[in-house]
Amino acid sequence: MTQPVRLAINGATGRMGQALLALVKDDARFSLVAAIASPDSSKLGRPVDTCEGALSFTHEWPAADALDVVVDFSGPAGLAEALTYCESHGVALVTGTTGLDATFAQRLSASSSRIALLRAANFSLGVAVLTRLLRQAAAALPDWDLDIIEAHHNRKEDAPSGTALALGEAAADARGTSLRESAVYAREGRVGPRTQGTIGFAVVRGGDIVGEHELLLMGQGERLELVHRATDRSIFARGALEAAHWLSGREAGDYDLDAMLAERSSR
Ligand SMILES: NC(=O)C1=CN([C@@H]2O[C@H](COP(=O)(O)OP(=O)(O)OC[C@H]3O[C@@H](n4cnc5c(N)ncnc54)[C@H](OP(=O)(O)O)[C@@H]3O)[C@@H](O)[C@H]2O)C=CC1
Ligand SMILES: O=C(O)C1=N[C@H](C(=O)O)C[C@H](O)C1
Repeated sequence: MTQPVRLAINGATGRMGQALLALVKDDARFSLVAAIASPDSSKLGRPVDTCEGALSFTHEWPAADALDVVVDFSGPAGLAEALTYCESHGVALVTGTTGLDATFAQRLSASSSRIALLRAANFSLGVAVLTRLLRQAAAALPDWDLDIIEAHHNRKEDAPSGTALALGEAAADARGTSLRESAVYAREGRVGPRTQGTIGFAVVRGGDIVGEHELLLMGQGERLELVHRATDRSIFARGALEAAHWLSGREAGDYDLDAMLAERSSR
């Protein structure tokens, strides 16, 4: 029988951390070794309700050789700590943390020569398919205007969402350009007519919206709308756990969900 994957969850007290804990509890593929909380968390030392028994929220990372993979949904500071741990212990890392600056993104890319790394701004299957559809539509309709509208709960810290930015990158790439060249993040006042080829972003924050992404491709006399609505964040947690299981034991490299889905569908 194969041994369960030894897992740590970083950001375990957060919304995604809680969703992950709820799933791991009943998933025999994993053995939860650590539930890492922030150094200031009021939950430090409090028990985690898992089938493993005596596990408490902690900010202490496990000793060497105790882990196969870390799943991180914390924030830039938490991810930096997870990355340092994974690099020094050769542990695989799955991260969904968004709102990272370019320097951090480069540090992540560099780390993939030392560890197996899988990052995704969105772990839902629906957004993976939406990204493919957008690539197709953006390439087929190169002159149409594209705006990306996203909506999230009122606790979200980064904007636009990581998913909106990744969708924008995919569309720009499909049109042979980059988001850096084409993104418009704000419109206010007398902005004048739209510059062709730009990709606009609009952000909504409120209530308990789990995550919505609406893509508007606008032509003359017609428009195409592609929409994804997440109604339960366990979809992201499930996707991240699939990724953790798939990544565990792999050689160092920069992996993404497409690689995982492509490998699975070819079986
Ligand atoms: N890729 C995807 O599919 C998804 C990505 N996300 C992204 O995941 C991230 C987390 O989202 P969400 O769960 O909603 O946010 P939360 O704020 O609910 O959770 C983040 C948690 O990380 C904890 N934390 C902060 N610093 C550290 C640290 N140094 N070490 C360990 N834990 C730490 C926080 O603790 P405290 O509150 O005590 O500071 C908090 O409990 C965001 O970047 C979000 O955009 C979210 C959903 C899906
Ligand atoms: O913070 C969230 O909640 C989410 N963040 C991710 C993002 O920034 O795209 C993914 C999802 O939409 C939920």
